[in-house]
Amino acid sequence: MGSRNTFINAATAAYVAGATTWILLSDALLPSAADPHAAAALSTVKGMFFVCASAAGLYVALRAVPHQDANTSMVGVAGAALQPLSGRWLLQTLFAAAFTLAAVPLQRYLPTAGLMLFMPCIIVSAAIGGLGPGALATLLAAVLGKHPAASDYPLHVGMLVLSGLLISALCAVLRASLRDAEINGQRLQTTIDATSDGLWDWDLENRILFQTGGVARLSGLPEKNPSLRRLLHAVHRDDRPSLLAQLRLHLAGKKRTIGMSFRFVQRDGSTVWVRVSGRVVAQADNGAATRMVGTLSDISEWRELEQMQRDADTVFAGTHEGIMVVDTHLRIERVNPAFERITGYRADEVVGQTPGLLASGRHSKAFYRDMWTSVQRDGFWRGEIWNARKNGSVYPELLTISAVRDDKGKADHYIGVFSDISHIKAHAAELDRAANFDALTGLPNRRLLTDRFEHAIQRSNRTGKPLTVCMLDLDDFKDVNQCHGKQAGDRLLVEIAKSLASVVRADDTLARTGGDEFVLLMADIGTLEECAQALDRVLSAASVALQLGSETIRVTASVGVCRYPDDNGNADTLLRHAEQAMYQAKDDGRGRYQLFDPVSDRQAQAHRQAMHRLRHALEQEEFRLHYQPKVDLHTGVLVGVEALIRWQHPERGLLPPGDFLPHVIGTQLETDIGDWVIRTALAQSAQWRRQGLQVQVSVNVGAAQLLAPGFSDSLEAALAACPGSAPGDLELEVLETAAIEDVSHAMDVLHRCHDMGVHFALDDFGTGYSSLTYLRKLPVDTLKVDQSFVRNMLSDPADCGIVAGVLRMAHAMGLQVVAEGVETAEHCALLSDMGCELAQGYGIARPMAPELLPAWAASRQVAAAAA
Ligand SMILES: Nc1nc2c(ncn2[C@@H]2O[C@H](COP(=O)(O)OP(=O)(O)OP(=O)(O)O)[C@@H](O)[C@H]2O)c(=O)[nH]1
Repeated sequence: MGSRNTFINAATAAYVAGATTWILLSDALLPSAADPHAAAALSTVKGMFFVCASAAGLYVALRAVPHQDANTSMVGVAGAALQPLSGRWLLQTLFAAAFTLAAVPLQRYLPTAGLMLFMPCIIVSAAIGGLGPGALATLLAAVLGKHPAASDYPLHVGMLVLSGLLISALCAVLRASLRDAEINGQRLQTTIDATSDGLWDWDLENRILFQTGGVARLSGLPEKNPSLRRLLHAVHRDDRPSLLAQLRLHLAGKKRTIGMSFRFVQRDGSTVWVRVSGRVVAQADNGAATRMVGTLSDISEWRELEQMQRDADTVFAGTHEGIMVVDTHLRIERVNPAFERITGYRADEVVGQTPGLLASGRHSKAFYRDMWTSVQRDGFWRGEIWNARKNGSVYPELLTISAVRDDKGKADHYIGVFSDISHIKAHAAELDRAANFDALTGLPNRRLLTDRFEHAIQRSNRTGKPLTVCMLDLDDFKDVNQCHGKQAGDRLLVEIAKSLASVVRADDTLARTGGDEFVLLMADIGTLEECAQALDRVLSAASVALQLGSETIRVTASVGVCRYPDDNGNADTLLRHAEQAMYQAKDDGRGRYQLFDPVSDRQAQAHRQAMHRLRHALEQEEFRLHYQPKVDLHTGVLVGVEALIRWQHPERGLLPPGDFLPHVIGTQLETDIGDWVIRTALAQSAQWRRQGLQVQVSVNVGAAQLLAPGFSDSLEAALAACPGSAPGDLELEVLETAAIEDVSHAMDVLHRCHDMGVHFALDDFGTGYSSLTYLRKLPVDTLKVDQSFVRNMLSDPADCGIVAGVLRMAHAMGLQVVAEGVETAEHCALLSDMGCELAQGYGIARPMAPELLPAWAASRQVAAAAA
C-alpha cells in the first residue's frame, strides 16, 4: 500500500515539475522564431510534444502503478531474486555521466536550446539507472550547462535541478514498482509451478477460460489451454452431472462456492481424482456472474489414503476377530464391535483400562511377562491364551499382538487381534475322541492303545516289573446278535466293557480293538500266580449278565496272554502273540485263558513262510504233474492216468506232494493249486490226443477246492480254454470224506460238473462212512478202493473180503472199480479173478513225466498184442 501511494505522489510531483520546467524552458525557444507565424507553429509543435510526452508518461505511470495487494514483505525476496540488476549501477552511472557530458558541446550549436538540451540526458539516465544516474546527470547539467546572461537563468537552473531530481525519483519509484511486479509475477509463477495444482479464471462474458499448466496436466489433455468444453468432456461420465449441477447452483446464487471432487479420465483410461474449488468474483449490474476463479487440486493420493482409511475402518468394524488398540502405557484406546461381541464388554467399559481386565487367571505372571518381552523384542507375539468374558466364563483365543512403531522405530501403540477358538478346541476334542476312543463303549481304541502300549513297555523297562498283555475275545458273540438283535449285542458289549473296567487298575489300559475283542495291558503283576488271579477276575468280569426282560444274556470270553519282557518283542509282536494264545484258548474249549507258547508260534511262523514260498512256486511255475497209469487188468492196456503233483524245487530237487501240500490244505492256495492242476492236466491230455494217445486223466480235487464258490464255473472255463481236450477225458477224483463234508453242496457241484461231461471217481473208497443211499445219489462213475485194503489183501482175509464186498456193491450199482496200491503180479491176478477191471500201483507203473507216457503206453499195447 505504501509503495503505491509513494508512487502516485512521486509521479504527480514529477509531472508538476517536469511540466513547469518544460513550459519555462520551451517558452524560451519562442523568441528564436523568425516571424509570428513560425512562433505560432513552434508553439503548436511544442504543445503537441507536451501532450504526447505527458500521455506517454501517464501510460507508463498507470501501467507501473503497484497493485493494491502487493505484498511488500516479498520485496526482500524479490530483491534477492534481482541481485544481478544491482551489479550494473557503475555502468549506469558512467553512462549517465558520459551521456550528459556529450551534450555539453552541443550547446554551441543550439544556443537557444539552453538547458533544455540536457533534459533528454537526465530522463534517459534516470530511466536507465534510476535515482543515482538521474541525479548525477541533473547535477552535471546544472554545473556544466552554459550560463547565459539572461536574468532568469538561476530560475532555469533551479527548475532543471528540481525537475531532474523529481524525474529521477519518479523513475526510481517506477523501476522499483516494475521490479516488484516482476518479482511478484515470478513468485506467483514459481508457486504455481511448484504445486501440482492448477488455477483457473473463467471470463463468462467473453467465454474465455484462463488456466495454469496444472489444470491441463490434471485433465490429461494434450493442449496447453484446453477449452471449457474440452475440460468438461474429460470429466468422468459419472461425475459430470453433479459437477454441472453444482456449477449451475452456484451461478444461480444458490450456493456460495463450488467445491467437489471428481475424476478426470486420462488418455490411457486411468482416472485422476481432483478437487475443484472456486467462486464468482465479478458480476454484471444485473447480478449475472461475469468472472469465476478457483483452483483445481490433485487429490489422488489423498483419495488413496482415504480409501485405505475407509478399508481399515471397514475391517476394524466388520471383522469377526476382536481388535483392541493399546497405548504404550498399556491402556486400551479403542476396541471394535467383534471385541464387544466376544468379551461381552462394551467399548466404553474397557477404554482406558488395561488388557489385564480380560485375564482368566489361568496363566502365570511369567507368561504375560514373556509375552510382552517378545512383543518388545520381535514386534509381535502370537499364541493361544485363555481369557475371561465379562460374565466370567473362560474361553480360549488365538491372539496376535503387534507393535506399531513410529519413524524412529519406537513402539507407538500395540494392536491385539484375537479370535475365539472355543469351537475349534471343542471340535479338536471331539476329533480326538473320535480318533482315539471307541464310540460304543468309550474305551480307548486300537489307535490310542498303540500309544499306551509304547508307554507301558517303557514303564516296564523303567520299573523292571512285567507287563501282562491280554487279548480277550467274546465266545460266540455272533449268536447274541442273531438271537437278541444287534442292539442287545451293543448293550452287552457296553456292560462287559464296564465290568472289565471295574476289575483293572487305574494304571492299566483296557481298549476295545474290534467287534467283540478287547485288549488289556496290566502293569505291576509280578508272579504267574498273581497273573492267574487277575485273569480269573477278568474272565468272570467278561461273563457279566445282561438282563433283557425275563431273559438273561451272558457270554464267556477266551483270553490269550503274553508277558513282557519274558516275551521280548515290540507292541505288534506282543499283540500277535496274545492273539495266537487267544485262538489257542478258543481251540481248547473257550471260556478260558491261555499263555502264549513260543513253540506253537514257531510252527505258525514256519507255516506262514511255507505258504509264502508255495505261492511263489505257483507264480514261478515250479510245480510239475507226473502221471501214474491205470490199466485194464484183463488186457494190461493203458486206460487212464492219475495226475500227481510234484514240486521242482530249485535247491531241493523234485519234491513229492506230502512235502508241501499239507501246508496249503484248507487255504485259498489249495484251491489255486488245484485249479492249476486241472488246467495243466487238460492241456496235457489235449497234447497227447494230438500225438494219437487218447487217455483219460484223473485229477484229485480237495474238499476246499470242490466246495469253494464258483468251482463248476472255473472248471467250465478251463474246459473252454482247452478246446483240444474233451470233457470225458477228465475225471475228478473226490475224496469220500470231502464229498460227505457238506453233502448237499457237494452233490450240487458234482451234478453240475457231471452235466458238463466230466467223470467222477470216489477216491479212497472205504475210508469214509458214506451211506449207500447217499452213494447212489452221487453222480460218480468209478470207485477207487483204498490202497490200504488192496496192499494187504493177499495176507489179510478181512481186507480181501472188503475188496470183494466193494466190488460186488459197485457192480450192483453199475460203477467201475479201480484198485489202488497194486504192488505185485499176484495182486493183479487176484483182483482180476475177483472181477476188478482196473488197477494202478507201483506193481504196474510208477508215476512218470508226461513225455515218457506215450512210449510206455505203446509198450503195453505191444505186450497185450503179443499175449
Ligand atoms: N452288537 C454288535 N455286534 C458287533 C459289533 N461289532 C462286531 N459285532 C459282531 O460281533 C461278532 C463277532 O464275531 P466273531 O468274534 O467273529 O465270532 P463269535 O461269534 O464271537 O465266535 P468266536 O469268536 O469264534 O467265539 C460278529 O457277528 C460281528 O458282526 C458291535 O459293535 N455291536
